[in-house]
Amino acid sequence: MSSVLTIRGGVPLTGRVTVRGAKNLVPKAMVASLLGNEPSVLRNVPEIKDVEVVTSLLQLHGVTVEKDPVTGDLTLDPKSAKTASSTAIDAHAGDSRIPILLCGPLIHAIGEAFIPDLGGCKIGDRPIDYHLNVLRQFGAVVEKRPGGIHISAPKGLHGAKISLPYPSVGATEQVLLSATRAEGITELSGAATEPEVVDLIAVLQKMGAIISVQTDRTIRIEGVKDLGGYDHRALPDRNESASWASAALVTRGDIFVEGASQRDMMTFLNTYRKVGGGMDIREDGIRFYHPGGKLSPLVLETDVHPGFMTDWQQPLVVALTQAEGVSIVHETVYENRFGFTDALARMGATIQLHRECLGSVPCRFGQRNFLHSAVISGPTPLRGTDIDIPDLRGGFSHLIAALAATGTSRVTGIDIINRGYERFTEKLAALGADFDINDAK
Ligand SMILES: CC(=O)N[C@H]1[C@@H](OP(=O)(O)OP(=O)(O)OC[C@H]2O[C@@H](n3ccc(=O)[nH]c3=O)[C@H](O)[C@@H]2O)O[C@H](CO)[C@@H](O)[C@@H]1O
Ligand SMILES: C=C(OP(=O)(O)O)C(=O)O
Repeated sequence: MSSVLTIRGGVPLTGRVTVRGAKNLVPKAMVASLLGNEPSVLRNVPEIKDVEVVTSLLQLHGVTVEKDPVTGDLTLDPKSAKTASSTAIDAHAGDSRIPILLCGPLIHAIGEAFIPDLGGCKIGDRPIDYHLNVLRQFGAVVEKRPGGIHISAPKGLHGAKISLPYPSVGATEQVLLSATRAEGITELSGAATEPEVVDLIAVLQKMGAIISVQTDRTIRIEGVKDLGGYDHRALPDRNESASWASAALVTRGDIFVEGASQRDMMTFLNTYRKVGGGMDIREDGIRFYHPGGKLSPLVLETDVHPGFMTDWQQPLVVALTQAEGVSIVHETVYENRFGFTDALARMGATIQLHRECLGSVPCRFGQRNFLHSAVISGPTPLRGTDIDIPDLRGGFSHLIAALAATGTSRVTGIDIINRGYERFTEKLAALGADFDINDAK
């Protein structure tokens, strides 16, 4: 049953939250366990929906997934991997994008894969053409089936020289997960190098893979016949950390994010400082706070790593509605990631969307009629309203806007937030937020 959050805004969020393993790594490390011939142990696993989805999908394919009742660590044993019915796979795929990454590991483990139509945030068209091209270059055969695609490799997967048209995170991971046990050498150019990609490489190296990453976005993989298991602690979720950082700014609060890691967030931290956010960087986490006074406007462009991560954009836009002056944000990763600003405008924000590239570099979306640049004028007081959450980060952004607003907001669709934010209502309560949660009528 879906729930409704009634938020009474105006309370600065103050206190401490803990972030655990990254949503954008943990489910993929779980998938990697299928490549091994012995059990793997994954630590620092958050209780989020995408982890549940991948647990079910792996279990359907015969992988034993055991959760330590105290630590939540997962032990994944692939020794009885088997095929599963496409109907069951479809029913368990949920709203996640991870199923497409099962292709390589399932082909290696059982010779075939059925991949259902993907979920994930509706922030653009999100095609899977790079994934399918990559798989075909490895020798896979892709067939359309009702409700998804079937992948097989009658002659096995073999290494290939691959070039990505854009440094896609998912397509890079597709290459990694397919190439490590493919026959021969794979050279990938135009690869994504996000910290989560590098952590997946660390997982695969622990299993016995031979992978080198060059500074020019080239990744070289020497295929090996067999892989063992891994014991790995997932890197912390830098996107959840950045979301709480923005929440501290928007609500004029003070939040210590235990587990936040400076190394993976340097670009965000530079931007946060330029807006006027306060921070104390410590070994065990980062304190983010509003130091009082005015926030400064920004000109910002999202980009692939090491640029400003697109998943940080939506929560930070809420903070920019409180900055003194005009900010410009050019979204270059997804063509449709500003839909969430409609609700902010209803709350009193002044945000204009533009089709032009309002940034230093024209992007892929420039001449294609997508509202992918935003001009935000502030500061504007926000007032509570009714909101139906559209996507994960947009939804979190709506929550923090409602928490800062005067008056009451009624927020529906909050289950989407569980896809990437562990126990977020408990965390909000611990930070002093004033809200009730009820079942929708
Ligand atoms: C589960 C997960 O890790 N999700 C993250 C991952 O998504 P995901 O891996 O889906 O994102 P990609 O990096 O692949 O997408 C980047 C761009 O490439 C395009 N594209 C991608 C694949 C393809 O086959 N064809 C194509 O055109 C997409 O439409 C998008 O415009 O990286 C994104 C970019 O850092 C993040 O916002 C997501 O949080
Ligand atoms: C876009 C996101 O995730 P996904 O790729 O899982 O939809 C996100 O985490 O902001």
